[in-house]
Amino acid sequence: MSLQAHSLTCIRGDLQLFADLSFDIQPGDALWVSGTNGSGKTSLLRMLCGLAAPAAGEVRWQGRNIRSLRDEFCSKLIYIGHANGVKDDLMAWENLVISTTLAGDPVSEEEAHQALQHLGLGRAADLPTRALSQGQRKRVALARLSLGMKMPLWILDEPFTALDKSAVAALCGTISKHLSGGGMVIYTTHQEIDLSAKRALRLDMNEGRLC
Ligand SMILES: Nc1ncnc2c1ncn2[C@@H]1O[C@H](COP(=O)(O)OP(=O)(O)OP(=O)(O)O)[C@@H](O)[C@H]1O
Repeated sequence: MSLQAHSLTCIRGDLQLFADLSFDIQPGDALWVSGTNGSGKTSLLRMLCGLAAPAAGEVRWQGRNIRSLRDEFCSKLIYIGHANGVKDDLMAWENLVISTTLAGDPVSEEEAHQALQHLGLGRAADLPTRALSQGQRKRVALARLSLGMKMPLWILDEPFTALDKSAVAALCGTISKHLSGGGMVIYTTHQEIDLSAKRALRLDMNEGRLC
């Protein structure tokens, strides 16, 4: 399994955010996409999961352009963006049942409750997510990860934002477990985070290269 960014160029409006960006991610790798505000981190992540098309270059999964793989590629990844993908009107546990069902690997109500409990959301599990705090909403989105260990590729945009210390530690543990099982993680953060990975890589978007 591998994800390859091959000579990617991204243009937004009349601005070229990056050009000729290339890297390879293998099982057990963690790639931290770092850079200043506006340097193109979110734009790159959206490109890597197929939500945005590159102006030039291609993203390859197992050596094939993700544009030709479509659903086959989508079924291998979990993407959690800034907006978290959490539906306000649904209870926390319902969000998990629905997101796993849409991903083709549905969990039961009990499994959803257990995942939320693990992230300290036991009592909040039965509330509509609109009633939760920012950090709690983030936890609901991230509970999806402990249910998605089978998905080899996780792409996470600022997963640590709004989390308190204990939730950051729990999330680091979940990500490290995924990596030790051969998963791959690409993430952005403005925090210093310590993950145990086979290869802990950093892509500096201001430099436009791996450091
Ligand atoms: N659809 C768009 N049209 C025009 N400009 C865009 C579009 N999407 C993003 N941009 C611009 O591209 C730049 C990079 O945005 P992006 O969200 O990728 O940055 P980022 O590195 O993730 O920033 P942050 O650290 O603040 O989250 C910004 O200047 C943004 O305004």
